[in-house]
Amino acid sequence: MDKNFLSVEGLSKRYAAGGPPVFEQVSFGIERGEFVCVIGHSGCGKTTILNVLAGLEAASGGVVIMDQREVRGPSLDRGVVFQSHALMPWFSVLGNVVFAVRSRWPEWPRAKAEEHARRFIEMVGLKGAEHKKPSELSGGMKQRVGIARAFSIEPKMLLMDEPFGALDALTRGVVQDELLKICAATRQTVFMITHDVDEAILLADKIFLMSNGPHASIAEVVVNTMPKTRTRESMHHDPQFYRIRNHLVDFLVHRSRQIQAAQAAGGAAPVTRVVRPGLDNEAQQASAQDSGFSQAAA
Ligand SMILES: Nc1ncnc2c1ncn2[C@@H]1O[C@H](COP(=O)(O)OP(=O)(O)OP(=O)(O)O)[C@@H](O)[C@H]1O
Repeated sequence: MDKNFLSVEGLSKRYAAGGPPVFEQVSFGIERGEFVCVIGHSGCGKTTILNVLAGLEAASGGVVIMDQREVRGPSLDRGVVFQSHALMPWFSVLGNVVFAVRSRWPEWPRAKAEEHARRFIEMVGLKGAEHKKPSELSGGMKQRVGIARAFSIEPKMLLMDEPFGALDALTRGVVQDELLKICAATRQTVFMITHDVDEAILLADKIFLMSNGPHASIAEVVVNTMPKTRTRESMHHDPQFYRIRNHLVDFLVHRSRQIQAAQAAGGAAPVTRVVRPGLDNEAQQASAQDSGFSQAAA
């Protein structure tokens, strides 16, 4: 895997001149093929960071390099999936995906674009619904069309902003499974915002925990040590699941506020810690020695 396929250095964003930055000193790397989830309280700047990565918004400071090129504006190299699926209502499922495919490869004949689109529609479990219009689809189906469309342009990086936030729990589970399958098949690099800690543990290789804004930053990078073969049904049986889950919840309930209070009292922004809470203490120390850097015990 390429180290730091995406590299973010010293990112900050200030909306109001003279006001405090929403976030500052945000630095991280994402490897090619890695799935990263971001969790943090409302208003810490998750969507703003995603928009900067997408090139839809300019940062106030810092730099984003993807695949050795600076991100300066939107590009079909990055696919975006929002909570509201934003499908074109006059097009069928197939038409919506083909439209994206043809904007990526305008030189392709229609038949080739359709064949390509159908492959991704099938991957998200919508075979048979190709000719339905968005108004004939459930929320979960619409979101799957959005995912098929984003994957179909084979972006170098997929950015997802709470893509399942509007779905009921059952549908959400089904679409998460589809996403896991399609990521395993395509080795897609993903940066996804979620408020759901279980979803993050199921999907992510790494979970970024953001401290509260203003002056937010990435306080912790939590490495998901659970086996890649985890499934929604089986992961609850692994003791690592509870260690990781408790660690995430504890951050949201306690540590994020403690960091905020320390900063309000004049302290500096926290230095990003890398933690492996799924491992027991002995395994954590061995892992820290292996990786060559020391890590705080979770
Ligand atoms: N266009 C804008 N103009 C001014 N302020 C903005 C703008 N967009 C976002 N903000 C402010 O920046 C802060 C971060 O917003 P952002 O949407 O990035 O947070 P978030 O972590 O994604 O929140 P949520 O979890 O509620 O979606 C908020 O205080 C928000 O009010």
